[in-house]
Amino acid sequence: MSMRRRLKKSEIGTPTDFQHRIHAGFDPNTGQYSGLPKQWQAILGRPLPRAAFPPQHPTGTLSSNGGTMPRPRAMVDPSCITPMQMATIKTVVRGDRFDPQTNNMAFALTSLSSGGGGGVSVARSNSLRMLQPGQQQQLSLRLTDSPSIVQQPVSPYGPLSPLISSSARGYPFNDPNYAPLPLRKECSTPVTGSSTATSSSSTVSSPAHHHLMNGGAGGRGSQPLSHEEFRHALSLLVDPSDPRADLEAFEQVGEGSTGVVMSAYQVSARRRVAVKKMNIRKQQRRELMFNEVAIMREFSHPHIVRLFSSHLVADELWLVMEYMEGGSLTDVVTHSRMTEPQMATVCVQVLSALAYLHANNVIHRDLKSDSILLARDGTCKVSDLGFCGQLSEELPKRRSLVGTPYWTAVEVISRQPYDTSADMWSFGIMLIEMVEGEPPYFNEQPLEAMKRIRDGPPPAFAPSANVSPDLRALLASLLHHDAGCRATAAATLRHPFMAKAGAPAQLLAPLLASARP
Ligand SMILES: Nc1ncnc2c1ncn2[C@@H]1O[C@H](COP(=O)(O)OP(=O)(O)OP(=O)(O)O)[C@@H](O)[C@H]1O
Repeated sequence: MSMRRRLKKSEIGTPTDFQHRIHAGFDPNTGQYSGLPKQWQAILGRPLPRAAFPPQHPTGTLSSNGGTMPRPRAMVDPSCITPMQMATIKTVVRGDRFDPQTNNMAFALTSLSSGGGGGVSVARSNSLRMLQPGQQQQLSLRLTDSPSIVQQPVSPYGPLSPLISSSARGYPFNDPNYAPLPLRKECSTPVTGSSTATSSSSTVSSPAHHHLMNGGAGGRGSQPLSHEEFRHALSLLVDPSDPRADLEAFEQVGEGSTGVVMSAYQVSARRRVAVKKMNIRKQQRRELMFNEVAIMREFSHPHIVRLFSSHLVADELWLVMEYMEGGSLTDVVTHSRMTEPQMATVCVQVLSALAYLHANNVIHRDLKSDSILLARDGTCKVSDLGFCGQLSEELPKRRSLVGTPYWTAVEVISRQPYDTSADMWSFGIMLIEMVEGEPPYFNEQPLEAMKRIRDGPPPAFAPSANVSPDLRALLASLLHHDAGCRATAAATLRHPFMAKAGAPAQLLAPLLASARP
């Protein structure tokens, strides 16, 4: 045996304790995968154009051509997985990893054709490969369970990212931009558990939470919290009461990457509420659960969905929120051709919420039509604050890859530092949704779409689109590659297009599902 062979063997190590946990398949006829874990399905579950999907997806959206497809979901990068955690990881997805113990899931799509660095040394693996007909690109996911495997963190967009590819070791764990949502301000008062808070004292500051937000749950340097420790930290943040006795008549109204949303009747308040249930064990980045509670509590605005209370029920975080019975803007854009006054009416409301968040240095990071919910009277509110990022003087930019691919700003995809202007790109993409029913490159794989966003010119309305010069100019002011040239939310509120806005009850209420024949 040659020296080279011997060396290779000792470098890689032999898998031990191999377990076949996942058996995935791909049906080229339907374009669907089978057996994928939910998190993978979220990102890989839409390989073909809408029409190719049979109408069986419960959370699917009816397209103009009659097909249905599941909505793409948000994702977060694995940048907060610590080397410590990696040592315990047993299941590795090529370029990424999923630990069934800690539920640290991160996605990776490694573009083989573009020479993407796999970076994970795999001695033996289950592999799932998918070659798109007519495409050069091959996406590969690999599973392995060998703790002895040398694991190198790899960017989900490794080949896309100069930042990552220039570093053979992958993520810059020492980069402060990789911290999850930092504490908004230091607060020495103990956590009260009050859920009515809009005051700054609602910012969590328990030692456990501090540990979480500074690395314990996936940051840098320290041991990850155990499930029980994490659960305890979360219990300090939420209301101590058990909401179940006060809630009845549950009905599922939605599902996202973090959990399910039910409507329920709240007996004491005699109102219908929405209850978002998120299992602690099933989060891509569990520390982000703190975001949704803390941000929704802290930032109260007429166009941000209101949080009434939050609770820990067994292993689930429950958010009791105002119920937006009109559904999402996605329903509207996929079922109706909106007029410009209707679009402007949505824009003004969303922009006022964005201007408020941005003035408070909060980036939403997952703005899309799915995140805009409507009340029956046409009022629009921004929801889904679970992926927000807080900026501060010490942390004026973020770098984590967070969002839903088709809406993600070019600088976020390129792994450049970004700020609130990233939301303005996503807002521009939402304008395209309102005109065309879907974002650009929606029929492409997420990775391909992101490459196009990164490498192509800024998206624009189709030349055939029947839009006013004002609307075209508005879009152009938002979809600048140079984030510094992008219009801010406050400035966009003053754009001439917004003069077309009218009363939501008059213009938007008739578009809602309940108003459709
Ligand atoms: N307050 C609410 N009232 C009515 N429906 C809601 C409410 N909140 C959420 N929903 C419904 O549930 C769906 C999923 O909720 P949400 O987007 O908050 O979940 P998520 O797991 O954070 O999703 P994502 O994968 O986009 O991050 C929404 O698209 C919407 O249809």
